[in-house]
Amino acid sequence: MSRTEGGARQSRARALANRLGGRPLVLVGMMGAGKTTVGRRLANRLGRSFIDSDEEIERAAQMTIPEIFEQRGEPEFRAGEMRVIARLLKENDVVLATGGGAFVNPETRALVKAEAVSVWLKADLDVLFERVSRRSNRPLLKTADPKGTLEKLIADRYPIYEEADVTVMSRDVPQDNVAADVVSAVLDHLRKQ
Ligand SMILES: Nc1ncnc2c1ncn2[C@@H]1O[C@H](COP(=O)(O)OP(=O)(O)O)[C@@H](O)[C@H]1O
Ligand SMILES: O=C(O)C1=C[C@@H](OP(=O)(O)O)[C@@H](O)[C@H](O)C1
Ligand SMILES: [Mg+2]
Repeated sequence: MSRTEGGARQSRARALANRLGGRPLVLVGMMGAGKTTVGRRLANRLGRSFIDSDEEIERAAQMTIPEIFEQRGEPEFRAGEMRVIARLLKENDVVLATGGGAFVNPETRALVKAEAVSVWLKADLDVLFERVSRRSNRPLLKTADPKGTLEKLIADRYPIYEEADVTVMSRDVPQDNVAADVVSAVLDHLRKQ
């Protein structure tokens, strides 16, 4: 990247930080979209703190996500997820990466819509499947046909993720470039308001 390009990226990030005021920037989307890893880079770029709701849930419960699903079940995980996200949305100047199911929960979605600017990190099935296959930490995909399960979740969830304020393709390019795409897309969105 040239020095001018780097400078332009920095000035867009500063402009976005100003436009957001303190409002949280929240990433939603499927497992493997890059919410956690791109979110961390995005926070860095904006000079904000990064929070991942799954990490907060694990810390509060002193259990991993797979253990919570196994020992307490998904409904209890979702209730805890909503409480944790409600608390995190009260923080100023944060980038919050949610778990893939969070925005699907109507109560959590309503909270995010009311308190934050939301970004759907979108990716195609093959890209998502390749990414989630690198680790076995996603309990919803422990099925006989994980790709089929992912496909079904996409069909159910994409119409809901559409409700986010902004959509950004999580392309197979360096994660810093995806973070830069998020900055540009959110800035465009806020400038239109
Ligand atoms: N743009 C990208 N290009 C290549 N790999 C990516 C990209 N974004 C994320 N990944 C990888 O995909 C996997 C899932 O990313 P993660 O941030 O955990 O997604 P999420 O939190 O949305 O489930 C990780 O191994 C991450 O390094
Ligand atoms: O899509 C989902 O319902 C889930 C996504 C996971 O987070 P990531 O989207 O960060 O993988 C995690 O919250 C849990 O395994 C459930
Ligand atoms: Mg994540």
